[in-house]
Amino acid sequence: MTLALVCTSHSPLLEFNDPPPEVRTEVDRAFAQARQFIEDYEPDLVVSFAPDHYNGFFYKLMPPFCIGLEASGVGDFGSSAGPLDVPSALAEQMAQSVLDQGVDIAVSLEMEVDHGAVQPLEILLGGIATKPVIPIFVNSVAAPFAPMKRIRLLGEAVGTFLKNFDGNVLLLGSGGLSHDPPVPRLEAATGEQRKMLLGCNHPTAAARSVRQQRVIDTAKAFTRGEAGIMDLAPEWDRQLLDILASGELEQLDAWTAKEMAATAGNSAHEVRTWVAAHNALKAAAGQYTVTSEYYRPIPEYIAGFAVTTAVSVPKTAGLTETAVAAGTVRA
Ligand SMILES: O=C(O)CCc1cccc(O)c1O
Ligand SMILES: [Fe+2]
Repeated sequence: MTLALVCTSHSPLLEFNDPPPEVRTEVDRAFAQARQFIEDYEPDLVVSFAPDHYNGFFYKLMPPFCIGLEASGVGDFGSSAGPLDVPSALAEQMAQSVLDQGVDIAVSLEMEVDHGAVQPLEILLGGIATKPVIPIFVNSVAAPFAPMKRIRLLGEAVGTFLKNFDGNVLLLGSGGLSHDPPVPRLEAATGEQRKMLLGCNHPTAAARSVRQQRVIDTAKAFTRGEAGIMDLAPEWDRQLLDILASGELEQLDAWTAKEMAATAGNSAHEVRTWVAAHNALKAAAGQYTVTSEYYRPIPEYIAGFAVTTAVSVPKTAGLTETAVAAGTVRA
């Protein structure tokens, strides 16, 4: 049994707001490299840790974590709609195992996933149903948040379960790093917005379109330095990437939700998916090596944008040649 990991920022703005061409080229190269990494690895199963942005999970009932036993894309921001290929029996066994290991997790037989889960599947795997995928929702936008230690333990429980899987498993994490896009928040919501956050009515196409335009307008203003959202936090991002690469994930237990949001933005919580995915890899394999890393703060995407790959093999000296050739920012 071997495992591999790809973690990537997502941004619907990839389709709606271009950075300078050389930056776009760089991002495309990082994606191409991750795609090649996956193609070479030939996964039999994909386990995806991803957030949701009030398209599938709402305050009417907001679990910290949820495994989809069946799932489909909602199609926000032009992302793919329709069913994922979820191996339901295996997903249920995973849920049972995670519960048995002491991590309370919800299940959904009708999980709806948005660009947070869908975009990496599209970019890295060519679609939402090209491989069997177990989608794991990790709440990253709706306070209150699980403590970081619980995120680590979620990853550990999933990784421990995967030890017994006979085949190649690709772990995915989606989102982050530092960023503060205009996702509605309960504390600032009034009237209709509050109803939307509660999930009383599923968002209409018109409501989605208004929200989409607001994100695009904000990104354009942000790039000009005029948006009222928090700056990206490259130093925080750097620190996180270094901890993830070190494998010493317990260091993150001390990170509080409050500090994370204050330093790196309200959506920085999406890095929870990265932490869970890395610790799943560590639990299943004992140790891992980050084999490539791309990072750049990209205001046009409203994201401290990173793409990393890792494998379940002991550390060798530094990064591999492919990583260096791809121009990562790591020394
Ligand atoms: O759904 C939304 O309104 C937020 C969209 C969004 C924008 C930038 C980075 C993200 O990670 C992201 O999710
Ligand atoms: Fe997001």
